Amino acid sequence: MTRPNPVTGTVLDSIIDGVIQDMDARKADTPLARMQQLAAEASPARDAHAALLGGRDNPVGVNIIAEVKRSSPSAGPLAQIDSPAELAAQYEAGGAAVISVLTEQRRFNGSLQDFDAVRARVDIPLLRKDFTVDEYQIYEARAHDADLVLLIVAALDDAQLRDYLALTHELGMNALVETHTVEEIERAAAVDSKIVGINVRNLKTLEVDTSHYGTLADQLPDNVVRVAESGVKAASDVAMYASQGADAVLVGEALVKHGEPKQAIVDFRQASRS
Ligand SMILES: O=P(O)(O)OC[C@@H](O)[C@@H](O)c1c[nH]c2ccccc12
Repeated sequence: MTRPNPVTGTVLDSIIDGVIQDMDARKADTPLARMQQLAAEASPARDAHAALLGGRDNPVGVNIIAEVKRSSPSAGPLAQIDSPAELAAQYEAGGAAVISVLTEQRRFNGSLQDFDAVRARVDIPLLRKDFTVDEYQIYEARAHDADLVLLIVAALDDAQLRDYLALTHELGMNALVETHTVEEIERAAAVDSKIVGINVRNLKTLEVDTSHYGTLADQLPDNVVRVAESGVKAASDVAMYASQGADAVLVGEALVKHGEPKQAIVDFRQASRS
């Protein structure tokens, strides 16, 4: 397991350092003004909010956000994914509501190329999963035809959170606003987030505690779409999050390691029916 570097701070801090360096290289290639133009020319975003809403009492089962994830800082390489597009097609066929594609390169071995390959193959809403710390990434997500971006509250100050959420909505997209503590849920609520995730993995230490969703779920505002993130190993974990009121469950590792991802999603949803 990767340990935080005591000199530079938490795992999250060191990931963000790399994200900024990589983004600066892309900016040199495609400056902000050009990226804004590409974003304006993209086809309209799909409605990810509608796709995720109401999972709580859906008779077919909870909504699944299925993730294309090659590696993680905590576990290292997870699976050899030869074709992200093929994996995504399996997810879609299994009934995933949204597909998440990691685009962070250094720790997750993701890329915008993976994102593009998935986008070319499936028609359901896509989450560009990255560490958003600059408006450039939001325009870039839209230019690549993303429907949803990730805003990690722990990585942003209040002004950034408000501005990036507003920009996301202006571009017709939705944001998954990710929290891990009561204070972060309050900050997410204060900017009127529409889709709020509770990540049971602490991004500062990488520790996972699946009971964390149930501990914090009561603190979520009534009107938000509720997403339980991380730590699913089996259908019973999905059922647990659903019983605690999640509208959607975000699953990465268990799906990329499963030999039959399509069937896994069917089983996960089946298990969540109350
Ligand atoms: O592989 P898991 O335990 O099913 O977790 C998926 C997803 O929740 C996790 O990849 C994640 C949640 N928040 C993030 C922020 C950045 C990168 C990754 C993540």
